[in-house]
Amino acid sequence: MPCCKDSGWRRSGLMSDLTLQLELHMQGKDWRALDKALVTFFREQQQLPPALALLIGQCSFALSQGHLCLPLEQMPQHSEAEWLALMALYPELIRLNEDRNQPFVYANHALYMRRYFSYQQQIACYLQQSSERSQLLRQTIQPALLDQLLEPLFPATATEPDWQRLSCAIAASSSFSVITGGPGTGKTTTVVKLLAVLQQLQQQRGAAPLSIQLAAPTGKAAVRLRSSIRSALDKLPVSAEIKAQVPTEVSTLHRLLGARAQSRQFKQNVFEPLALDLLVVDEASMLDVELMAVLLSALPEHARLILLGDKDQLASVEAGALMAQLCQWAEQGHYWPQSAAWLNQLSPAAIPEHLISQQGKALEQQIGMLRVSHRFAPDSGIAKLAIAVNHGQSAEAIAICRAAYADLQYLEVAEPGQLKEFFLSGQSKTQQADAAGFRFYLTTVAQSPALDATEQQIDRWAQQVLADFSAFQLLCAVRQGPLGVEQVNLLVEKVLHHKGLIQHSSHWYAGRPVMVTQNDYALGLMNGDVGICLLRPYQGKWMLAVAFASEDSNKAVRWVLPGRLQQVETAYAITVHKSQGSEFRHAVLVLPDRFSPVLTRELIYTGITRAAKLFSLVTAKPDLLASAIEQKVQRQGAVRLVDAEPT
Ligand SMILES: Nc1ncnc2c1ncn2[C@@H]1O[C@H](COP(=O)(O)OP(=O)(O)OP(=O)(O)O)[C@@H](O)[C@H]1O
Repeated sequence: MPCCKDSGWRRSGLMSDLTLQLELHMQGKDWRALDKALVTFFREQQQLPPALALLIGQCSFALSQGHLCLPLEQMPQHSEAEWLALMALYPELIRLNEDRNQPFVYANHALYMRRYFSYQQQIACYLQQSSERSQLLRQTIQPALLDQLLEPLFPATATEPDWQRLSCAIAASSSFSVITGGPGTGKTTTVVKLLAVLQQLQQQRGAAPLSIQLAAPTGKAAVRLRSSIRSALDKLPVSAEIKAQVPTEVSTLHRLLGARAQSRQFKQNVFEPLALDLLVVDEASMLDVELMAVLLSALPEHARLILLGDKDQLASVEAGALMAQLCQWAEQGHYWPQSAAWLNQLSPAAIPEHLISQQGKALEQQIGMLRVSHRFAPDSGIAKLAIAVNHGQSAEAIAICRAAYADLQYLEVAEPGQLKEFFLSGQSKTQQADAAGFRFYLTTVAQSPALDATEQQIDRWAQQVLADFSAFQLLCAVRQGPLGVEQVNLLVEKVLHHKGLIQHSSHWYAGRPVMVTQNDYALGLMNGDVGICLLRPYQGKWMLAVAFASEDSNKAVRWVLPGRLQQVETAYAITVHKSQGSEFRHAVLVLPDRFSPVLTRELIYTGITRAAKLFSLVTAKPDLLASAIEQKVQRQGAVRLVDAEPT
């Protein structure tokens, strides 16, 4: 490729080394087709030297690994000054100083693709403004009045601070807030109480009720939030009028924002913002920077935003681990003395000294962390294992797995064939009440209603099948290999067919569970939605149709003909990534047969915390668990947090 600008570079030995590296990436399998196409395009357009082509390719590849940018220190072939000198030769390609809408931006010692640089700028700007607004908002709230409203909802205990009450107070006095906590710590319970408090504050001011919307990143998470919100609302000691002002419908974020097929554009945007005063987003660890930026631009300026989620869960596979970053110091509190003093007026037990720091960031005053699980007793194996994994205590975690906890099973298998019985019953050695394997839901599949059954009876049966299917889920860390999603699904199908539980003679058969792998706006199905193919009565005949849980509370089930489902995969086993936002009575984490970079602490923690009653760990090599726990996800390119001074 002719190049006139890099003659100095061409002469160096390093140059040929970079040319070789570029060629290896262009021919190899690590870079995506997209990364290679981008490099080819810019090489042709701008006649780039191999060094710069390599830099651009790596920057594009970094996004596929969940990083927001490529720090130059990761390109050790040259010093930053040398890279800068090279980049300066291409002012139309990379923005160093002057903004001319170049496709790449150099900032914070890293190279960004412009779009992602803009997202992070936009988010940082929102966070900055939200902190200023929150400090003003807090000044308008009378602590005595708020305390009066909190009291019946969070009966005071004088010994320990009630973090649900405090998080509710933090969110009530912030324009943007985050409530984080592990499984069953009461995030939903707290937010329902918060919404009731805010509506009561409106009532007392003589103002109209707030227009509130609830959303979640996936359909499954939306359905789950809807049912938790309803059960929390039932128990709420507030008037029927206030209860009626707390919404129970939950939308997916894509639907709320009006996603358009084959497009990055959304119907709701800065020109046509959402019509709401308050938005609650659950499972916020799944938010990537692009979706967050889209959401923020569609949010009216006066609206409040509350994110709920578990900071320790896996982040979205897309670029940016926003939740983890926002909550990186949540454990330590970092509340300013004046924030703590304000909150102490609302809590009989004062915030402990070790959570107070003058050095905290403004944004940290808007974050509440729930610290007590109400789902698992402190001596439950699942709770202990989740804590050990989160703290990186690998030896402790292995000891817990091997100990005799009622809610844990540990299976060391030399080869996958040893799992045949386990797939059917979910039992390892001992009798476990919650162990239900695949036989459990397939028994319900077989109990189909009669040919003349009503639609209501058919829907009720399908709903039961979907509920029973979620009693047992295999979660694989990887896709390929003998213990990856693809092979495990094939093995399960073989075992179930052999036992006569399914008739696997064709692609679609009664009992086949499938997961949607791409949003389908025409069918109203979202990536991650799970359905089950059933042989159901239809106008006096038997017909195969796939039942999906309905987001719409007026409809029990959505039926789709198999032929209309283009992008689906069999889902006896799914990846841990795809399981986010879901919960299963018995969750089984299947580790691969060899180490993989995706095996991280966050992945193991996410797998464990999908279990409601029973967790099983399947591994061919016990050492893998230890290495995974010791490896934390590293994401490059943090969104700049706000560090304004306390007022
Ligand atoms: N303060 C509390 N005292 C007793 N039980 C509680 C308390 N808070 C929540 N619970 C109960 O704990 C369970 C979990 O609560 P909730 O669903 O609000 O937690 P979550 O953090 O939203 O859970 P998830 O992990 O599903 O997101 C519910 O049954 C709820 O009623």
